[in-house]
Amino acid sequence: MRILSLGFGLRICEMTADLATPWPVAAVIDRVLGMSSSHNPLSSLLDLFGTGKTAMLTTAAASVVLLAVVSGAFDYAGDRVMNGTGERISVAIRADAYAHLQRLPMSYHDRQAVGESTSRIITDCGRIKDSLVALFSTLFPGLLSIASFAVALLLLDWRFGLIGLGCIPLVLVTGARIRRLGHRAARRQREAEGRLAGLVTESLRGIRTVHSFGRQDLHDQHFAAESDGTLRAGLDATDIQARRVPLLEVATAVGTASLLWVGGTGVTHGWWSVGHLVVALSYLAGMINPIRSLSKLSVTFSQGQASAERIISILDEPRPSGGSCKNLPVRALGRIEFSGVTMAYGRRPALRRLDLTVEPGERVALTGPNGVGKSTALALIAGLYRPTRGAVRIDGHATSELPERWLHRQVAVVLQDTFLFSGTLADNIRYSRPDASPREVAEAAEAALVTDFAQALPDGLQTRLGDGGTGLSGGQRQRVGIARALLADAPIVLLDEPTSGLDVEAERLVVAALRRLVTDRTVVMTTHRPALLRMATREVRLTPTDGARRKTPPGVPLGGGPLLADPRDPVNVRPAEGG
Ligand SMILES: Nc1ncnc2c1ncn2[C@@H]1O[C@H](COP(=O)(O)OP(=O)(O)OP(=O)(O)O)[C@@H](O)[C@H]1O
Repeated sequence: MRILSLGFGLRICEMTADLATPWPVAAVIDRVLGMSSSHNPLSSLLDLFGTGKTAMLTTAAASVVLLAVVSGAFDYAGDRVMNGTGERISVAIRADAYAHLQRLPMSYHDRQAVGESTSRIITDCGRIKDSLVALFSTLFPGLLSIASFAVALLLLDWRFGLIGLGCIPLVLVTGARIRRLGHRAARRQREAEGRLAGLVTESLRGIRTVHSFGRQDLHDQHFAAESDGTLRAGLDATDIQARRVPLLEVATAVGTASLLWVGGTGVTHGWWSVGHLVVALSYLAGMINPIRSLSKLSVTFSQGQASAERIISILDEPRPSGGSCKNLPVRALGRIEFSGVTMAYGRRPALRRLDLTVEPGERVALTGPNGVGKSTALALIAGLYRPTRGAVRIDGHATSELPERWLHRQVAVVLQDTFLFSGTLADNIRYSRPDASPREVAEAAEAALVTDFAQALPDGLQTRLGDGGTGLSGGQRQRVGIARALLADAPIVLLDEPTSGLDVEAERLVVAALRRLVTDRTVVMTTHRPALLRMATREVRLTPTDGARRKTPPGVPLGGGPLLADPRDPVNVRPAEGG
């Protein structure tokens, strides 16, 4: 607030200099060119260095330059302060929107394209910034100018003042409808741009597939179709903007012509001096110019408003409420319990009434056909989703009641494809525990057999990975993922097909690393690979009637009923293997 007051103060100083600017000219016209000797607030200044014509001309010329310098200096300082405020507020909005977006539930991210979300955070926040900067650097000073020049015109003569004030509604009314149309066009344009960003991100994320199938042309077509949408909306916005200019010109010309006519009549009747008329015309121009530049801003504001709506729609999305469980131990025992758990992403349940208990230290392998809900069960334990019905409990506490931070400390996950971030290998391992010391990171890397291949890299664990962790093979990435999970040192470990897609040798190394990870922890895994299944102490087979129902031919009744392991498929308990 203090910074805004400073900005306004600077603008008022600039305004004062601007208001004084036409008076030296008026003084020259009236006193030097000898047209009349009317009252001029700067008259005494004109006599400062002598009353000769040359002295007065020189003083007037110097005053014009001096006033311009003073006005320019205040303009510069005002811009710095006001624009800086716009920049700062928009950075804060972007940070809030990003922080909120990251914390939205997985169900939100499932339905929102990554490119679309990126476009909102980058482009929409950018447009909000443009609007805020325009608000502080053009709108506020513009309104101040309009008000100041209108008051100055009124003080000069009420008739001039009325003409000036009459111009304001004329210009505003012409702009109102155009602004409405502009807002609609801007909204369509931003929506189309968001979809375009979604397309680009998707095709670039799948660029290997695009290249493998040589289907660049297909993506070109999709891109062109979306691009066409942005182009049409953009052209509409440009057309609306172009329509505004002639209307404004006419409104401005009407105001100037009225003043010229009334003022000229007054001068010929000797009511005012020529100098006064010049000052009045200059004030009218000073008043109308900001109105014109303000109405030019309507495009910026329309886009800013459309973008603000898109950011607000993110901020309006409810974040999952934090769990209220108190007095939890630092480390859970690791007992996991599914009681009557049904989970539906959309309408179709992915899991139905699942009852399953995993005792601390057990290693349960969930098996079953594709799409039966194995990964969904793991995601529920990790707290990524909340059950639609029933409860998943850890040490007797429902995951929905557990504080997120505590839950994340109890559960470490190794996924089918470990996602690595750009940064060093060590940074990626430390991701699970940012406060880990370099020694702990090195130990985790050693145990997960990351050191074996890191040694061959130019900077060992300090080797930088590319965007998305490019530069490592599938097996190597999984070993980094295991090191990450080892460093987390959580009592519960979830393994979601961590060896699928690896060749025999890579699998052997990953399984060796996993053996160290699973020791003395509760483990729930999904896998079809015998090497990993052998690590399990129990196998629970899910069946389609338990999980997502397949589409059935008409007339064939769907199965149902509560789920444990498939009753026809005896629970397979194997002796635990040593780490
Ligand atoms: N994020 C999601 N949004 C909507 N539906 C989903 C989502 N994830 C999974 N599903 C659906 O839920 C069902 C169960 O999926 P899930 O991945 O849990 O099965 P799975 O047994 O792990 O399969 P697979 O063996 O192929 O990995 C499937 O029908 C799937 O289409």
